[in-house]
Parts: sequence; structure tokens; C-alpha cells
Amino acid sequence: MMCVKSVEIIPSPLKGNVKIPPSKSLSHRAIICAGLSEGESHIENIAFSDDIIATLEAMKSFGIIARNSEIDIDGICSVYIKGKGKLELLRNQIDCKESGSTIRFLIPMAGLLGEKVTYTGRGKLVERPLDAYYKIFEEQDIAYYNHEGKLPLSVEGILKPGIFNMKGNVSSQFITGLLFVLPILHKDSKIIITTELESKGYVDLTLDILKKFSIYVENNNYKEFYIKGNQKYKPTEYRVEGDFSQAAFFIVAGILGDEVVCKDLNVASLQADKAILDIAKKMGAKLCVSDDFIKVEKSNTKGIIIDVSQCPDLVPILSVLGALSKGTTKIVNAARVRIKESDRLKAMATELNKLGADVKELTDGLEIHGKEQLNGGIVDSWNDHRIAMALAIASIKCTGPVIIKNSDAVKKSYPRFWKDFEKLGGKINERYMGK
Ligand SMILES: O=C(O)C1=C[C@@H](OP(=O)(O)O)[C@@H](O)[C@H](O)C1
Ligand SMILES: C=C(OP(=O)(O)O)C(=O)O
Repeated sequence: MMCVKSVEIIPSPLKGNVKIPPSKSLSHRAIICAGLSEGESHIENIAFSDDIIATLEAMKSFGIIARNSEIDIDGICSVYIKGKGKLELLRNQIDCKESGSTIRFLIPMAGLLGEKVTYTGRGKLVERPLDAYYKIFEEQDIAYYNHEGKLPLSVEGILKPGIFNMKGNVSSQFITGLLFVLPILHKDSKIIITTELESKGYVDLTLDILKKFSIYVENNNYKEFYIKGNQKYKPTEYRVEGDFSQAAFFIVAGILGDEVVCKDLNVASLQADKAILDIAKKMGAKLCVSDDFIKVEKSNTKGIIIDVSQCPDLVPILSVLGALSKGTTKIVNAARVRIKESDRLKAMATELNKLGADVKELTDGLEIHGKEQLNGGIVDSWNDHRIAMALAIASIKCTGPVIIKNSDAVKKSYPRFWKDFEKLGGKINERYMGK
């Protein structure tokens, strides 16, 4: 019998201070921009989650040199990245592990080399959509081979500047991937967004960090992006700010349990998931937002309608907040979260209902009838970090223990999650359970 790592949580409120880990989205971007520069960049505040390791290793395969400082007791270090101003393929197999960002940000880089590059992955990544790129390869006569539409994917051919039509409602990660390489091509390009753009905040993060590395892109209201060719990335010093997607778990912990203070967040951040602050406030949460910290007090929240088209990663934790708020919460425009690390609508409806919640799965969202407390029980993370972390926070309001199977999934984005959970007073027993 296969055994999976599980945690048993004995319900208790969380209370205290937590230093929020560095933004995963910005870490990917900083590593890539540094790798495309000529010279050494210094990226401060990096945590080695599985997704970030995937991007760092992939960039090494593309010939960039990276070393890191000693890792401190919080699992944080600085990374020094030396780019050569051009890529050089040292290993033609790129293991993207389970990271959608890694594969979608790095596929266009094969187009800078013209050599055959093979991208591999695991878990749900093997089947997450890449069609937006296949369409470009077909238009540009770039050879590609996949396994019945799934990974591994091999790409061989030079990417040419030009006009790129991209849907805005599948994944913004394709737009970011193109935005990294088009500025280096020898002529100008234009990206035309053919539907309303979702996850806009992530494109904002890309444009902002590109600017920090001296690359300029003109944004015509998220409908068209004009990219001058022949630009050069310049190395820089960059500190990665705290991650609002991860802070969201502890912000909800504070609302449900006891006072929680989140540190190392930039309140002027462009991160899409900063939306958690407005959403929580609208639901009635008591938040104190200052330049140095965000303090959350235990609050009675009420259900509202939440459009998550711009902040899809908040769905798991918002469904927990909805399940424990008064009245009905509707999460709408969420169909895309079915193509993340798990089908997050099905996963949250199934697992929260096992704990005693009342969650109805809709085609493109969730309808949640809130309860004052949940029961507890045995649930599964679906091998998805955000499902594991959301269920851990739901345990705060359970009357009995919660066992989360596949609890190691958190390593994808937040390897220290369980340590931080315990530091705030969470009571955990680790165990192995049959699959
Ligand atoms: O660019 C990024 O860093 C990300 C973009 C979002 O994806 P979509 O654009 O597919 O929504 C988000 O869900 C993902 O976790 C990270
Ligand atoms: C969807 C996520 O990441 P990615 O798309 O990079 O796998 C996530 O972190 O929730």
C-alpha cells in the first residue's frame, strides 16, 4: 500500500505574528529577468519552494550562473544571478515540476535558441493547457511535438517578432512568457488581447519588473501591448516583497480565530491577491492596514458575491471564509481555477462538504451557505498546495480533528507553511496514511 504524508490538526485558534514568505510570482520573474541580463543581479528574499527551484534550475539549463547566500532560519536567502546577455543551452531537458508559471514563462525562451528543447512536468501540469503557444508555433513554422496534447513537449525553431493574438481568458501566463522574450528580438512586436483580460494584476507585475530591469512595454489598456525590439535587460538589485496569496491564508485565520499580524507585505503592491484586503473588508472583517503590518482581528463576516476573474488564486481560501460567514457567498467567474494544480472548484466543494460545510459546485463558481462551525474529518489536498493550506485554516472552526492527506503539497509554494501554522499556535501531528 502506498503511504502519503498527512497532518492531523487539533482545532485551535491561531494568534500572533507571521512573516509572510516572498512572492512566488515576483521570484519567478526576478530570476528570469536577471538571467536575461548581461552581468550579475542580486535578488534578495528568495525561498526555495518547489516552483522556484524549477525556475532556477531551468534558467541554469539555459546557461545562466546562479549561486545563493546561506539560507537563514526562516528558509530565506539571496540569489546572485549572472546572465551573459544571451542564452546557451547546457541541458536540453527542462523539468518544470508542477509549475505552470515555469513552463509558460520559459517555453518562448526555446525560441531564442532555435535548438530543440524538451519541457517535462508532473502531476496536473502534464495536462494544463499550452494551446496558446501551439497556435504561435504553427503560425511561425516552429516545430513542436507533444504526447497526445500532454507533456513532454519538445520545441525547435526561432521565434520571430510580429503580431501575436492571445486570448485573455485562459491564462495571463502566456502573455507574461511572450513579454519576457519579445523585447530582445531584433524587431518590434505587438500582442493583441482578443477577449477581456483576466488576471490583469499578474501582467502588471510583469511590466513593473521588466521596467526595473530596463525593459519598456507600452500597455494600451490591456487590449494591446507594444514591444520595441532590440532592448537589453540590465542587471539590478531587487528585493522580493511578501506574497499576498500566502498572506490571504493567515488573514482569514485571524478573522476566524484570534488576532494575527502579517509582516513583510507591501501595501502598495501590484499583486492581484492584494484584493483579499478589500474582499475581507466587504465581508465585515476588522483589518488594520499599515505600512509595516496588517493586523486582523476575529470578526463576524457575512456572505457576498465575489468576482475572482482577476484574483483566481484566492478561491480556495475565500471558499473557507464563505463557508464560515453568515448567509450566502457566491464565488463567480471562476471557471479557470479548474485548470490549476487541481480542479479547485470541485476540490474545495468536495473537501469542505466532508468537513460539514454547505458548498454547491457551479459551472463557473461556488455557492456557499455559511455555518457557524464545521465538524472536522478526513480530507485530501488533491496534491494542491492552496487546497491543503485552505483546509488547514478551515480546521480553526471545526469541532473535531481534521486530517489532511497529502499535506506535503504545500512545498510547491510555501515549504514552511506547517512551521508557521504551528508557530501561531496550530496543533499538528504528522503521520503517514494509506492512499
Ligand atoms: O503570472 C503569475 O505569476 C500567475 C498568474 C496566475 O495565473 P493565470 O494567469 O493563469 O490566472 C496565477 O493563478 C498563478 O498562480 C501565478
Ligand atoms: C496556479 C498556481 O501556480 P502555477 O500556475 O504557477 O502552477 C498557484 O500557485 O496557485
